[in-house]
Amino acid sequence: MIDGTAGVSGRRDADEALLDNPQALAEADPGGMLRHTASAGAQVRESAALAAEANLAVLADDGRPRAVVIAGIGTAGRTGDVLATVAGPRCPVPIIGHRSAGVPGWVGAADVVIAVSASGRSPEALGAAEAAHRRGARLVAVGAPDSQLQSIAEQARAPFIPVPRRAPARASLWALTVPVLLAARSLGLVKVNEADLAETAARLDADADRCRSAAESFVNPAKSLALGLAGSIPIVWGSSPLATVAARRFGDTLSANARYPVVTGALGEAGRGRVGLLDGVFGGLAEGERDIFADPAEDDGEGTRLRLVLLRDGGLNAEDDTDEPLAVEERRADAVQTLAERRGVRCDVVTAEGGSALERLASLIAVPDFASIYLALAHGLDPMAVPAITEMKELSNQ
Ligand SMILES: O=P(O)(O)OC[C@H]1O[C@](O)(CO)[C@@H](O)[C@@H]1O
Repeated sequence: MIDGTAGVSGRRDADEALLDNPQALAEADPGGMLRHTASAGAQVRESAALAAEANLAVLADDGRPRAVVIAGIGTAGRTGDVLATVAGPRCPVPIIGHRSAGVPGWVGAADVVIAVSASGRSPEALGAAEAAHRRGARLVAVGAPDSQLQSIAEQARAPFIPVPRRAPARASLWALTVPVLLAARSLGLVKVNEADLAETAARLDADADRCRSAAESFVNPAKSLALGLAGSIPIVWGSSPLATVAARRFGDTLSANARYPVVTGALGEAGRGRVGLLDGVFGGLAEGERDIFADPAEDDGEGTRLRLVLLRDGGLNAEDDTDEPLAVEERRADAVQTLAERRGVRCDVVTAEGGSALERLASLIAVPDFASIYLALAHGLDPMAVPAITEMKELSNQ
């Protein structure tokens, strides 16, 4: 039942013209999500400096851990996915993301727990930090300074990396991720050097420049991606494990910022099941019935169609970064593009660039991050304030 108290506002149809009006964009984005997102490169540099001040070297004192658990929810949890993919399949210990309170039952003194929370107070991260301390596991904590998480880390005499809180967690992915990577580097689990960090930050800066609000849609990859997605059901598939992390991240931001339903996943897995979506009522069947001369303004929603976004790793990863031959990934990505084309399903492709895994990942995340915000703004939605999240917290007392 809609009783009118939900405070839902916005436009069902995207206002394309608004995206080419920087002043209107600024007014529609009072919290400055575009600005916060543009700070991704600066976040990498700042967090690297903050992590250097924390005593992460102590982590190595007890040698290589049995396993590493990354505990946190939402964006904080995504940092574990980033670590796992940057560490790659040759990582000598399991890296496990844990998204509910506490830690898995097997965690003990041989393990490391990295508790992450942008606010420094998510029950999931706090519960994990306390449990890790109780069980004698090595603990590292990442989050807001002067928070409950910091207190627990101090009680446990564990390294704490303070990440200043200037934006919602989802606009702080890079600030939260870099300390996690550097903690894992101290444990010898991941090869991320200073040049990788600097090049990743530079890549994020360059993409922020290409996606700036003053750059018009025809030269701005994020605006054109947003306009392509407007009114459709996005299907975001990653061609490799690394690209799949970026696909899942796009799912997070499309849902929270633009409030779009979205299907995300790995193309390898999708090819054995979900790819069937392309044949269905929102895929080939809808495209087959589409009147190409119809006025899109009169679309009553019945013509809702899929839009495929394919995030391709581009075959740049080193052979030992992957369990699967690159040629297989590439062939599969070509195949799904052919499938989409045959059915008339439109497809956007973002191809990774850069040398290191971290930079390639950044190149697959940056433009989609901005696209999710432009899509929100085109619909008159404030990408920062998400009433449903607040209401969910109130109703479930979190
Ligand atoms: O990292 P935090 O601040 O603990 O929050 C966890 C998640 O909860 C949210 O704040 C929503 O309540 C998300 O934005 C965030 O990713």
